Amino acid sequence: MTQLLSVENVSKAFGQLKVTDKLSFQLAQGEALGILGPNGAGKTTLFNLISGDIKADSGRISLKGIDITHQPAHRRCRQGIGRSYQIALPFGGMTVFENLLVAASFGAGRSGTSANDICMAILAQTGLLDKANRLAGTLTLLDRKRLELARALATQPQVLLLDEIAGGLTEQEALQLIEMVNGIRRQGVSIIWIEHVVHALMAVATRLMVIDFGRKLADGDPQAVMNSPDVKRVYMGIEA
Ligand SMILES: Nc1ncnc2c1ncn2[C@@H]1O[C@H](COP(=O)(O)OP(=O)(O)OP(=O)(O)O)[C@@H](O)[C@H]1O
Repeated sequence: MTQLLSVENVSKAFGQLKVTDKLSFQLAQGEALGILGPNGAGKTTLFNLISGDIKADSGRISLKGIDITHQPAHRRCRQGIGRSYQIALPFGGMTVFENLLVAASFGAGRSGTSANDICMAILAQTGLLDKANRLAGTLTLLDRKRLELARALATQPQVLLLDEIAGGLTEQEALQLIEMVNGIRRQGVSIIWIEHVVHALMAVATRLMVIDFGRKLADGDPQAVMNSPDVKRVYMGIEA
């Protein structure tokens, strides 16, 4: 498989707190990598480092072989890294459609399709078509989560970073979300998904990585990783 994203020996500290500690991994084209880890393990920080929201202290991040370590977030977005945020902050005074147009204007515009057509297709894909003209600030939790996913998609990413999008959803809503994320992957988008809702993650992930104290604890086949004694101890508090 072709490597799409490569994270090599990346470290980040906030003061004395080492949050990412010489972390290395690669994401191949077509993969759906799930990330699990206890609260405060450094998962969102890893996304911030990949998307360029924060800068690494050391190490290297590359996309399709190009070093993006020192690129600002908007350039990384244009190169193909799209992301959602744990706390969705859409432009509340703008409509759902306008929110997508803003996101599309940041993206790569790779498909040659107009921003309007891209946004219409994403509205349909994420179940927001009938809410296109609603103000984003008036949406329910589920629809805000859909919009967060839709905004990330509107940038037309090759690598999509999803940060805890299943939390707080009902069982039925989580199933819809799983179907949606699997559909996105089938369209050729590679995915990294941080999620505490383990059954949702397991329904999508082709590979699973567990992070603890900013380090990689396990990485591989999802079921094998879940069965590993280290993961049971650290993530589930079960002693082997
Ligand atoms: N900008 C920052 N300044 C100072 N400390 C930070 C900053 N961002 C994160 N941290 C700290 O780094 C640690 C890791 O945070 P991070 O959000 O990456 O964890 P996480 O694994 O995503 O946790 P959760 O599962 O609770 O979302 C935490 O102790 C957090 O308080």
